[in-house]
Amino acid sequence: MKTVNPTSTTAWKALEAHFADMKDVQMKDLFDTDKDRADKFSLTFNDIFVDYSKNIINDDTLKLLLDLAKETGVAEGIKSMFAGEHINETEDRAVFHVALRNQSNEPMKVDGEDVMIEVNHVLRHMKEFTEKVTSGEWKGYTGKSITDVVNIGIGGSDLGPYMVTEALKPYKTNVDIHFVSNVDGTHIAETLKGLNPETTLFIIASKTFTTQETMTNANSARDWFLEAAKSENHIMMHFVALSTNEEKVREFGIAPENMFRFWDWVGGRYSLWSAIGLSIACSIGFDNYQDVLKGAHAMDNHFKTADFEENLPVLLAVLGVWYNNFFGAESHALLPYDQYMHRFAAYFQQGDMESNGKNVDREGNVVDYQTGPIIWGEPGTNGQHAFYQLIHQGTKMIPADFIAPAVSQNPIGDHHAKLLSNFFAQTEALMTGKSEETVVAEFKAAGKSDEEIEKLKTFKVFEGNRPTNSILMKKVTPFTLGALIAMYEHKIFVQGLVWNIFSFDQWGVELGKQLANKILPELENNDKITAHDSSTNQLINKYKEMR
Ligand SMILES: O=P(O)(O)OC[C@H]1O[C@H](O)[C@H](O)[C@@H](O)[C@@H]1O
Repeated sequence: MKTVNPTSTTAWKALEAHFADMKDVQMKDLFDTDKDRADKFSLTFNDIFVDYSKNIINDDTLKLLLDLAKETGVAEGIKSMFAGEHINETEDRAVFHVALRNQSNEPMKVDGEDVMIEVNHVLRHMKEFTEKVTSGEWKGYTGKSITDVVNIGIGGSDLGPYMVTEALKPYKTNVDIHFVSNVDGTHIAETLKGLNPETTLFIIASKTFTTQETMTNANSARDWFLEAAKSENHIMMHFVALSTNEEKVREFGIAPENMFRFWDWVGGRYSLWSAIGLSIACSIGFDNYQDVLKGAHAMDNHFKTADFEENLPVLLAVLGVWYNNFFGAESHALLPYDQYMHRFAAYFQQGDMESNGKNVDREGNVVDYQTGPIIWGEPGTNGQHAFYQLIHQGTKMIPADFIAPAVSQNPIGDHHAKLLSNFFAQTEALMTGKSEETVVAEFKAAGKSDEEIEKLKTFKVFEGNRPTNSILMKKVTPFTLGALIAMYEHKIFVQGLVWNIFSFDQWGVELGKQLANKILPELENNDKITAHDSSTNQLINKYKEMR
């Protein structure tokens, strides 16, 4: 892939100069002087409406940011991804999750081979299996139908399926889904408590089938099951595997016909579109799962073909770059006003931070500019009663995406109108703020004395001018959710291209794993440990005393 230091581009230099002009500009003045601003800075994609007008930008800002995207090779990067090139260079792999949701079925090739044949084969296998499970045709070892499916996986083999099954709960089948990820025994113990081994099916989801947490939980699930089922012959009715590692799956005792394959060109955090989506299919039915793929595919086409000026992932990406690299914002909040989307921010913490949390550029040099932001968030309105204080009046700029459906899945009384009134009010308040003048006038109207007003007024001032994007969709349907997820995935990819980093590897998670593997045998006995730094030694030895 082409490598360009973003700070060496003409656009970057122009953006630095432009930033000096823009940093103190008030968004409300921009709205006052341009009646068309809201319309101009918004876009519609199917049932998704994105208003990005509440950003500290004008036409020049956008132009320069898009110039930066052009100069840093974003268009070439997009082409390379869709062409199946090995853009994950440090692992020498293609990055081809877009093929998994290629519902048009046009050939998509990696290393000269059309992957669609295999992709469709696995999809058919998933459909067949899902229909057997949800219809009750798939029987457990005592002849009973499956009532509960437990997905055992972690990271990308957990977060995506968990987020999507929660977000699409209204589409639920009669099968109950559970997720076990943490190696903390509490997670599996609590999950298994109410379950019956005769009617429980385990999905062991692991790309590598070597991940410590997943294999530990899978073995415990197997022990729990065998305690009741007695014979290993029954495992095939209760355990299936989602993996790229056939050998390890076989070693675990899962029959090849119960293995759903995927490939090394599917990154863990981009794997809900692959066999890893089996728990989603069991949870919402295969047709709904396919609609998730269709939504993502529609977004892929938009991303691939739309001009940058009208390209949602590209626009959201460069807006993020503007705050991250010029305003010095350190984080980005994802705030869904939809209770079902309560894992959305957690999902994109991996999606974004594992992708763009890199300090080395594509040539191996340590970067001297900022890369990926800290991603966080909670559903509104809960967040409003927790951390919004800092967003409104803190010393940090927190660009935020407000996400809401126009139609509630649970239209009870005026709940949704109240929820949405908050959704609209927050971005308005963050933009307009409240001036000292207004604060004083309000105090006066309430009959406060001059002395009281003087004492309190500054505490009640809101500076405003805090940037937000508003993403309003008709309803959280499988199709819309698929499109929304793909939009964020591509946004992350574009930012990685601009920052000249590799977004599809994750070497940073290895060191902790390596050290934990070294420490584990040291915990087996009560010997005093001296092999580490004095703090780590002290902690291990304290633990041995306490246990
Ligand atoms: O699916 P697995 O091979 O079990 O991997 C699960 C997770 O483990 C690793 O720590 C990676 O950082 C993640 O990207 C991955 O999703």
